Amino acid sequence: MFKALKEKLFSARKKLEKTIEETAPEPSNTPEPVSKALPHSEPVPEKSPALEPEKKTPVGFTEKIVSFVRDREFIISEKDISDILDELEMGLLESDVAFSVTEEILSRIKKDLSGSKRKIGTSVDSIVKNALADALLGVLGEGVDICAFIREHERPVKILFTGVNGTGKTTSIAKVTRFLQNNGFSVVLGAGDTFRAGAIEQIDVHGERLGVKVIQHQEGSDPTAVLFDTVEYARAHKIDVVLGDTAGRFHNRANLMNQLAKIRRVIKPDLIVYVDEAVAGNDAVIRAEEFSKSVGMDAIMLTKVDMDPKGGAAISIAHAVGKPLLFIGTGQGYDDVRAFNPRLVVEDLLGDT
Ligand SMILES: Nc1nc2c(ncn2[C@@H]2O[C@H](COP(=O)(O)OP(=O)(O)OP(=O)(O)O)[C@@H](O)[C@H]2O)c(=O)[nH]1
Repeated sequence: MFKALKEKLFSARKKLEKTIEETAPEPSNTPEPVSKALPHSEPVPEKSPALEPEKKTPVGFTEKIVSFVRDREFIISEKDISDILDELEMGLLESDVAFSVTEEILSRIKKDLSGSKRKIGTSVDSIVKNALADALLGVLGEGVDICAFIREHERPVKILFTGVNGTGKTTSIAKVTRFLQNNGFSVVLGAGDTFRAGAIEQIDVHGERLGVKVIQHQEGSDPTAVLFDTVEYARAHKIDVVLGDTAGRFHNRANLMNQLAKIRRVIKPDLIVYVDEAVAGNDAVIRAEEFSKSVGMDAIMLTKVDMDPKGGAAISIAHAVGKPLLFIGTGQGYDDVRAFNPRLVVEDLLGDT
């Protein structure tokens, strides 16, 4: 996953490590700390080998020397790393990371690294890796534990899917059904995309294969009525989760908004999940922002992440829209779905290639 992005991050990481290593004084030239050299000076308290939180920019020469001589530390200056950060900026943009997200990542890395004091002997790779990891986690957010969410809500939990047609919405509903079944939840499906020809048959086939009931009306019927019946069915049969398909497109945007407003009013969904495809890159992010502003959503599912080496949409979308990325689709099979876990993704992105 995200091979190209991983390579860019790896290259920036190694260059940052090398630069920081080179700005550190040679151990053999390291003078004795002031506390040892001058017996009457104040004892210098032992500090953690990690980066000091205290930041001072710009870093003056005198400050560098004082810090170095007294504390056997050296300070990483913004100048030391600026060329590499410029290169990383280009790399992120080329990987389809949204501009605002790229800027956020760089500003977090700069804030973390520049002006910070590094104790001589501290491992450079952990300093750099931590700075990159914190910056990426900062834009990816905390994520959502969907199983905990379901357990904490009154049953049936109602999750509706919407988004652009052709991006894999129906397959995604089927995959999430399998994911929830694997986690011990029962599911009923509502064929609420009554607008697109063939959508009802498509979800019906998935339901049959997965062994779950699909509530359906005729093509062109009122989606709110279909979803209302689905919720009633779930209540009557003590089913944990309703997964409702809804149309991603209507005759016009106002029509779509009115439909979703009606569904919201009547069904009161717990989550509206917007589905788009990672391969659309920055376009997926722009579409999601527009959809969020005009129609509204609570969470995002990105499909076809397996086909997207760039990874920009997956990195950017949650931060750009301000909603969590809930699931990623990683293939065409029912099991090719993962709950999006920002920590695991960052670990993967910063793993040695
Ligand atoms: N490689 C890959 N293919 C996917 C993924 N999700 C869906 N697909 C494929 O994308 C194609 C379209 O998916 P469908 O679920 O049929 O969705 P759709 O026809 O676009 O229609 P909507 O349901 O309206 O979005 C199918 O061939 C799916 O197998 C994914 O995560 N990875």
